[in-house]
Formats: sequence, structure tokens, C-alpha cells
Amino acid sequence: MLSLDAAATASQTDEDGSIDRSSPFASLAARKAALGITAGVKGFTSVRDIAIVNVEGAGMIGVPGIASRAFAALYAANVSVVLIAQASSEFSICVAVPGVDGETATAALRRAFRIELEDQIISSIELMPQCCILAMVGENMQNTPGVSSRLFTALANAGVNIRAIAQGSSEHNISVVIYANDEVRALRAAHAAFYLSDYAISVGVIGRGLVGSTLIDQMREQRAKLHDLYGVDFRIRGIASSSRMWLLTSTEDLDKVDAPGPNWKEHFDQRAEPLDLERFVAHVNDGTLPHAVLADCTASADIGAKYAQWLRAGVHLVTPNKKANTATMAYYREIRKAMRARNTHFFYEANVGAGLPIISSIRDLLRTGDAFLSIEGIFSGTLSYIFNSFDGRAPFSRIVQQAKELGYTEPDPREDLSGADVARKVVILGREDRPRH
Ligand SMILES: NC(=O)C1=CN([C@@H]2O[C@H](COP(=O)(O)OP(=O)(O)OC[C@H]3O[C@@H](n4cnc5c(N)ncnc54)[C@H](OP(=O)(O)O)[C@@H]3O)[C@@H](O)[C@H]2O)C=CC1
Ligand SMILES: N[C@@H](CC=O)C(=O)O
Repeated sequence: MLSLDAAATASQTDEDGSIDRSSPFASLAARKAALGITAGVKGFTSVRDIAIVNVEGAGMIGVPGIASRAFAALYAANVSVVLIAQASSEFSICVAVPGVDGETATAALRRAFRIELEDQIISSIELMPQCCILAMVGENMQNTPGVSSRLFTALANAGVNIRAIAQGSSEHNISVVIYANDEVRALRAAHAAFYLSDYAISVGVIGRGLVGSTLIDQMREQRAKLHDLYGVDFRIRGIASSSRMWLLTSTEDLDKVDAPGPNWKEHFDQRAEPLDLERFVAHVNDGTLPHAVLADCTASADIGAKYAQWLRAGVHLVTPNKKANTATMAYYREIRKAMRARNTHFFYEANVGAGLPIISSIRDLLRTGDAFLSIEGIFSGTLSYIFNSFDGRAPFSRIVQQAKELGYTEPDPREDLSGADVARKVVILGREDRPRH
């Protein structure tokens, strides 16, 4: 049994009920608890090694005695029932039992309902092994609307599928049955949703050039502040270049790894292994942290072509890379479909205007009734620099070289010089004009 209790964090509230602000990070949960933001939830517990048995059939509807016979059969087989769920349609009854008793329970129920199974009154009695129960408990949850909704949303956002739900009318315990593999991810997501712990986010950075390195440095600089203000705990768990990757464990800190060298770039040089993109993504999204984010800081179309697959696997994406958003319309739509299917996010504000909030501003305007009349702007830092700097005295190639050194150009400056980069930005903005993709 794995249990995380809010009491540990709640103890950071002073005895007189005031909030201890001496430790800004540790006191976040206590601050939230004192403000009532934890919605009366005291903690979460998981019960491992559970199997569920589902008895299903339209012929059960309105027929008295089915539940009584089912439980009598389980009692006779000496199986203890841990959780019961039945929807008001009476179409199915689901019981959770200890994993070791799953086969026995299924066989006992099949024996008890042999005739109903033959007559198709009951259509199936199925065993679903390898589950666990996540229980949310708290006396003060009673009469607090929205508690279950917050739990279910958190689990959905973490990509955790709920297989059965039970809530006693006392409202002190809401239990959900989930796949055993999702246990850690679910516990962390549930805790974070009720501010009983931090939002731990597993981050993988693909591309460690100008943008990738700057992003990593900014995350390191901002980490403490984001943790304090929002309870967000970024863990960089992987960094990749075009040929190599460095995988960190979920507790390894980028600055305190067991490797010589004063900074992460040197650690990367010493510890990176040959790139295996599939393994890289699987490592970042290995389920030990509830949320996984990939930051694609390349200009690679091959990487962009993986977005739909990754979003469908429950990984969130953030990128300055324009290739995916300017691929075929079919692929553009596929990405949006994948996001909807798994509740994943795809953020690409830096596709146009670098650090300026152009895409979000346009979306705001479109959502509040404005419409595109035309798209005009200066879309290329590289071309602006060249036009402002070229006066015939220095060779054109030197000006382009300077633009590259200043970090304005694409990895391949021909993308800027040919106008392809500008065209991509305009396509990306134009495609924002179709809210129902
Ligand atoms: N520069 C800017 O001001 C802005 C840039 N952008 C966009 O940001 C992205 C990155 O630009 P920038 O940082 O300047 O480029 P860099 O050339 O500095 O870095 C690119 C990085 O991507 C890596 N890479 C390339 N292909 C792959 C691959 N297939 N798999 C894994 N890694 C790969 C490279 O690896 P290696 O180290 O092995 O070469 C390198 O580390 C581009 O899409 C660009 O359009 C967006 C807004 C502004
Ligand atoms: N190469 C681009 C920068 C990123 O989009 C430019 O010159 O504006």
C-alpha cells in the first residue's frame, strides 16, 4: 500500500491556525489547506494487487436477487470483496477483489450464473487483473461540490484511465479502480490537484542549440520561483542533440549529478549516449511523474512528424519548431485530434514572433469576434538584420554570418534567405483562423 498523507504538509500550519511562511516552498500545501483549496481532502491511499470482475448483461436490468446471488457465490468461495460498483442502469455489477482471488472469484460467479450465461441474460463475466484502487479520503469532503470532478480531471490530464468508481453516501471516501501501472502517476497527479504536493513535471528537451540551451538555463534559473509561487516542480529528465542523448533519473538534478564538470553542458558531453529517440521519449514519459512534456528545440521535420504520436501517448509538447504546423493540413488536423483524444497540450507561441505573444493575442481577438482581414508584419529577424546592416561595404556573406552568430537565423540560414521561414510563419498565423480544426 502506498499512501501519501496531507497531514505531513498540513503540519506546516502553525498551531494557532496561522500559516508558517518561514519555508516558502514547503509551506505551499499548508497555505492552500488553510485557504480551503484542498476541498477537504485529507489524503490519498492506494491498494495494490487488485483484480476486478465485471458481470454484465441487459437481462439483469430490474431483476431482483442478482447482486445477492453474486455476493453469496463470492462468500462461498471465500473471496473478500474490496469494492463494489453498480450504475443505476443495472446493466453491470463490478467487484474488486484481491488480485490473488481474481480467478477464483470469476470462476465462482460463472458457476453461479451458468444458466443466465447460457441464456444470454448475462452476456459476460470478465476478469480484469493487474489493477489497483486509488482512494481519496477526508471527512470535510462531505457536501463540497466539485471534489470528484477535480480528481477525475486530474487523472484524465495525467492520462490515467478509470475502470470503476465507488463512493459511499457518507462522502468520506471516493475510490477509483485504475491499472496498476498508473498507480504512481495517478497518486502524484491527484495529490497535486488538491495542492497536497507539487506539480511534478518530467521534461525532455530535444535540441540543445541556442534555443534549447537558453530554455534549459531559464528553467534552472526560474525553478525555485515557480516552485514557490505555483508548486510546479520541473524535472529535466532528458536532453538530446541530433546524435546523442543524456537520460537523467527522476530524482537526479541537472546541477548535482554524479559527474565531473561545472555545468550541465559538460555533464552532457561526458554522459550522453547515442540518440535513440524512442527510448528518450519513453524515459521522459515513464509514468513516474504525472505529466511529461517534450520541448522540441530543433528545426527538424522528422521530429515534427512525431508530434501526433507523442500527443496520443499522453505527452505534452512545446516548441519553437515550425515544421509540424506547416506540414499538410491533414497532419495539422491529426495533431489537434491527438490532443483532444488524450487531453494533451501543444504550445507553439514561439513559432512566430519569438518571445512576443502574437499567437495568443490573435486567438483572443478571434475568440471575441474579430476576424482576419489581412496578415502584415515584419516576420524575419534575419532579413531585418540584413536589410538594416547591408550597405555594400562588407560582403553579403559576412552579414549573413553575423546574423547567424547573433542567433537570428534558422539552423540552416537558407531557410531565412529563401523566404521559407517567413512563409511558414504566415501559414501558421493563417491557420489560427480556423478554430474548429
Ligand atoms: N533563433 C531564434 O531566435 C528562434 C528560433 N526559433 C526556432 O527554434 C528552433 C531551434 O533554433 P536554434 O536553437 O537557433 O537552432 P540550433 O541550430 O542552435 O540548434 C538546433 C538543435 O537541434 C538539434 N537537432 C537537429 N536535428 C535534430 C534531430 N533530428 N533530433 C534531435 N536533435 C536535433 C541540433 O543538434 P546538434 O547539436 O547535434 O547539431 C541542435 O542541438 C528552430 O526551429 C527555429 O526556427 C524560433 C524562434 C526564434
Ligand atoms: N530565423 C528566424 C528566427 C526564428 O523564427 C528569424 O530570422 O526571424
